Amino acid sequence: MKAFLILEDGTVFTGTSIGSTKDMISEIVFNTSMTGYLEVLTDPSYAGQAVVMTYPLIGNYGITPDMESRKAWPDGYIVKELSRIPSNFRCQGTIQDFLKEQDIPGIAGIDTRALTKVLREKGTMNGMITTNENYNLEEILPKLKAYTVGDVVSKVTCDEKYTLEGTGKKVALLDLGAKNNIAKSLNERGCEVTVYPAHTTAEEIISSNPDGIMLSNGPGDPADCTSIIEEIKKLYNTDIPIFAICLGHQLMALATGASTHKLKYGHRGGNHPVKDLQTGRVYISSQNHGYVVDAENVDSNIAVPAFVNVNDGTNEGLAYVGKNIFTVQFHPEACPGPQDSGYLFDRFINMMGGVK
Ligand SMILES: NC(=O)CC[C@H](N)C(=O)O
Repeated sequence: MKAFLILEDGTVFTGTSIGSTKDMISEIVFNTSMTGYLEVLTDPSYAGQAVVMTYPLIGNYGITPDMESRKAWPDGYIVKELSRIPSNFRCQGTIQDFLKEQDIPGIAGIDTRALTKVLREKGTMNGMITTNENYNLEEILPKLKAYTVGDVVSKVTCDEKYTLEGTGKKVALLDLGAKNNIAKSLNERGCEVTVYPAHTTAEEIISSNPDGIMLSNGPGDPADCTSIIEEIKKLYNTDIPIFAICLGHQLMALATGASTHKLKYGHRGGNHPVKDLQTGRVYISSQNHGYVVDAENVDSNIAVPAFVNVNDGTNEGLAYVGKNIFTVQFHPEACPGPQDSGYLFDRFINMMGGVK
């Protein structure tokens, strides 16, 4: 069956329908990872977005036990070619069946590199995937322009708190749409990790007496998370060590008076170079974000830039002055992508007083 990807600027790509055949409208973003498509599909930060994979062949090792959350989150999935015969000793099924099972509409057989060039030159746009050959651009384009994501953190966070047992430091992880490997990276280092729903009050977290607090990644515009920002202000005012990733990093910055803005087309992929400003060393990082903290608006009495993106000079991390708080825009938990910055979990454990 034919499918059409219609962009907000009127560009139309024609391909083949994959997954669900329902219509979808979403923000269209691209990811440049060469592997790790399942981790991308199950990263809750993609809720409210449709993902274009720029690598031309997707699904060649099928569906493996590498889910980063309980389900797939993107509204839509856009690829050049889906592998027809996946092959891997861990393969449990095909991506075609997975997309159907998860009710995610997609399109294959389009020139994803041409599409990426459009998004890179004009900036991220909204778009529609439809199988209706009689689509009417005059009706659709105003709908695409009007589309906004809204509050997606509430949709992706866990319903109830749960604990991964450990004998080491006690970490409270605020689940704003956390990828599994954040809790796992801490748990593997001995920590007992209690995962809390996004709307848990600061009082509840503080009264559980954690050795440290972790703020996770998550979807949407950080500036929309107003009530969570209020709770994070209270967490900032304690002496509890805090480490935050991506959305968590943006929310800590907003909670302490900084601002964020939307990048033209974001950073999503497995090879983004970031420079540690303390050591001068460059790490290759996994990234997935559309917004960024305005480093120039950060009060240097509150925080100082700790990492910078080598490609475009945007902020990639902050170290909070006089506090045991540091935050990063990239993903030390990897999945997918390089594990170069996994040492940051060790830094956090040292900040909490080291391994028990
Ligand atoms: N992975 C994330 O936490 C993304 C944060 C935020 N939703 C952004 O796009 O910038």
